Amino acid sequence: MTRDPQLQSISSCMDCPLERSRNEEMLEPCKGHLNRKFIKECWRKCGCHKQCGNRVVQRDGKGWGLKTLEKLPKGAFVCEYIGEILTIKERHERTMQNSSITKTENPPSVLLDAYWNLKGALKDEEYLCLDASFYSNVARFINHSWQISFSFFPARCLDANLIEIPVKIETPDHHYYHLAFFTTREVDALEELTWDYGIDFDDDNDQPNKKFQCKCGSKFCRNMKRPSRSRPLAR
Ligand SMILES: C[S@@+](CC[C@H](N)C(=O)[O-])C[C@H]1O[C@@H](n2cnc3c(N)ncnc32)[C@H](O)[C@@H]1O
Repeated sequence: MTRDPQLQSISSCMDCPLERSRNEEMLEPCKGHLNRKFIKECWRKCGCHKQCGNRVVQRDGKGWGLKTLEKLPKGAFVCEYIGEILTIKERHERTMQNSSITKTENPPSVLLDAYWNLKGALKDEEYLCLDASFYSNVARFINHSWQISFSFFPARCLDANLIEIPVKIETPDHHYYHLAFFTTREVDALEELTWDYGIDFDDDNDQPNKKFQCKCGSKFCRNMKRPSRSRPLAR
């Protein structure tokens, strides 16, 4: 496919939106637009199979993702997970009030549960989460992939190339800490960055991170039905 104007046809429009956006009062004639060539993929009315060779982009199914432009060494800091700090109760109320944030495309809320094993450290209403529904950074585009975990020792090492690590920066407060992504292994340039959302795909109860049909492609994917397996720790 070419972006060379010489090799693509150019058409002029009568009422050019580009010229209108430049100066509504003194409209100049349209300077012409490239007629871009489209790829037309097959769709449900073609009568073909979902695996048809002319269905490529639509099969990805994960939406936007995040890739690294440069090769990253193991243990490299990538970015922080940014979101609004809400109590779990506030997050729940927000979800109830705003049906659009219950849609599966929305970024997950991450529970700040690193201190949950400290008995008595927090009261129920003090539990916090980072909600990336409205305010976030590039981290909200990082897709999910599975990390292998053995029942007692979560050795998270296989497919997801990022792991989230709690970081304390000048905060004596046990309730809140930063969450930073580090690489779990060397990551090639242009490789997609992924982390394990910690979703229990077997759990039918309402989870803070809504379930979706996982398309991570891993042979260890938790979303694939298997006869028996250990349950992952829900994050
Ligand atoms: C944090 S967002 C990631 C960015 C998202 N792909 C987008 O376009 O905004 C989480 C959402 O991405 C989609 N997603 C992430 N990982 C996926 C996966 N492995 N398989 C299918 N969908 C995935 C789900 O819809 C999920 O709710």
